[in-house]
Amino acid sequence: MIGLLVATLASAQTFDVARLDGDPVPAQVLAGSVESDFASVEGQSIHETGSRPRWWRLTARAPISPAEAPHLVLRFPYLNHVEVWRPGDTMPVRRGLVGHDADFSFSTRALVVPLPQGLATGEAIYIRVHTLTPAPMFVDVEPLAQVHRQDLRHVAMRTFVLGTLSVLALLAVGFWIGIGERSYAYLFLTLAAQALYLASVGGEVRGVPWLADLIGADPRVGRMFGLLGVLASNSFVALYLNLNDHHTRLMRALHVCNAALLLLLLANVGSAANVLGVLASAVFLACAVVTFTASAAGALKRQREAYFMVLSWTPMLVLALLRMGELLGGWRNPEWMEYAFPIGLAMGGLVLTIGLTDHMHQMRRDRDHASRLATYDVLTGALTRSAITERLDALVESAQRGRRPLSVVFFDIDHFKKINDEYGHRVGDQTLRIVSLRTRNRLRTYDLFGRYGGDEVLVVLPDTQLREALCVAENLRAAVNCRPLSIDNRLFTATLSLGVAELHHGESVERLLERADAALYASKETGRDRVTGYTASRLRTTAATPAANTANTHSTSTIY
Ligand SMILES: Nc1nc2c(ncn2[C@@H]2O[C@H](COP(=O)(O)OP(=O)(O)OP(=O)(O)O)[C@@H](O)[C@H]2O)c(=O)[nH]1
Repeated sequence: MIGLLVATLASAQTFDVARLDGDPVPAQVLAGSVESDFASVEGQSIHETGSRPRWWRLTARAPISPAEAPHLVLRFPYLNHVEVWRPGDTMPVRRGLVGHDADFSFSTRALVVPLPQGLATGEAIYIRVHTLTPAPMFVDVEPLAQVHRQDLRHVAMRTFVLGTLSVLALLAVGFWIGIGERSYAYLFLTLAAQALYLASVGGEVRGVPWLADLIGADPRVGRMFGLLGVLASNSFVALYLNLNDHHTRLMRALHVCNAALLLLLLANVGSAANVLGVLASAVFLACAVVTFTASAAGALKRQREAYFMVLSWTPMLVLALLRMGELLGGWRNPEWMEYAFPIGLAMGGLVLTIGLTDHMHQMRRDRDHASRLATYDVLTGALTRSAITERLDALVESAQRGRRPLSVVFFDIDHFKKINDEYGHRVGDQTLRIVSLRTRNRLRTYDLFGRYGGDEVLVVLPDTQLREALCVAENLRAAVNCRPLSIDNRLFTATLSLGVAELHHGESVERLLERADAALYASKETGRDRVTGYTASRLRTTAATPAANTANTHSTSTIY
């Protein structure tokens, strides 16, 4: 299948390609004394995996006219260096993307050598290849105009990929600093390392001369960025998919991959051997398989983050498999694969950035929801006990500091248990809702209204003295018993007992609430459906006449 794809995409062949498994002196090769040792190679690419220089021969199948300024083009050389002997040359043309042999008149797409005389059928070009990147170099002849056209396209494509990765990395670091979320740090490290890896092996680092000199003859820097990128990506995956909790086995597998990556990083410091590149690709493939498995398992469990991971990693896994197959000599990938991998990295990074942002958004929604639940009572919409006491603390402190009055009212539905028992819990709930609605409507916007527990409600009245607070409480009482409740075709009257207290100078919140509660208790004790105010030394109760709700009588309760 892949062979068919390659065959379909392969262009008409210009050269017969042959390889010499050795590195004789150039004079021997050019004199033709090792000609019979060259072995034919299928296709039109140079693919070396060893670190030692090897000789390749390109024999023209048909005449190449000098008319259109033909150039020998070795596409996607990465860090490889070549010495090219054209027919009649006494000195080779040396080429590499970076280092002393770099030719800045062309992009990093290819190593380009002019063929000013063209080639006759059967004439051969000899190339001594020093391989630093074990990937295929595609060989062809292009007229100068075409070389420039393709170079522009290549630069545009690489700028897009490297630009996307850099922008995403900057965004990630910005979010990391702004939000302080660790996943963004790992995402930043992943994207930055990937961008540096691509720029190192792809040759764009030659824009930075000292870095180019460092990397030019040594593939270790690029490899190090690649390994660091995979390490950072693994840490990101573990955190983003919460592998520690959800997939402990896969987490262990990822630990093994990380250990292998660390070993490779160490080995990479000591050796530049190409076999490390092949091993690094194998470990990357293993990491991709673990990541993909964790993502697929998460997606099956409807884990939202896993969908983004599947979307980001499926292309990477396929590309890694194809690359691995090629490195191990299983097949030749088409040339567009050289663009597919970096584009896959950039698009994967984009998907992960969107996924992580979605994750943050989801976390914020969950947190807002939890905070709403902690602040507002679901049944009545009143503040919860913890929310109202927290706010009361602040209001009392401010009132004490500003020497401003503040009062609180505690109220409780009379015989609420009976309503529950007689009409059921649903009616009881409805009663709580209606009582809340009726009473809240009688308050100012800056008064606080909170469900203190069961059917007990606390109202906080800032800037209110006891006298006014008693009127407010009376108003609340009247709001409930002014007309019967009609719930589920049942008509019944509910009444409230209320206790009011005004904050004394230097008094604690606990003491203030104790006094209001005592006043409420006094209302219950003295017959319910009434308001009791706690003055400095005594309780004063205002009671309603059950028959005429609006006509109140006043009575004084026991001295407290
Ligand atoms: N329907 C309903 N009932 C609740 C809820 N929370 C607490 N209750 C009930 O409210 C009742 C509270 O009763 P109490 O305040 O102790 O007594 P009471 O019947 O109101 O009598 P007094 O307060 O002395 O007038 C209990 O039966 C609780 O089960 C709720 O959210 N919904």
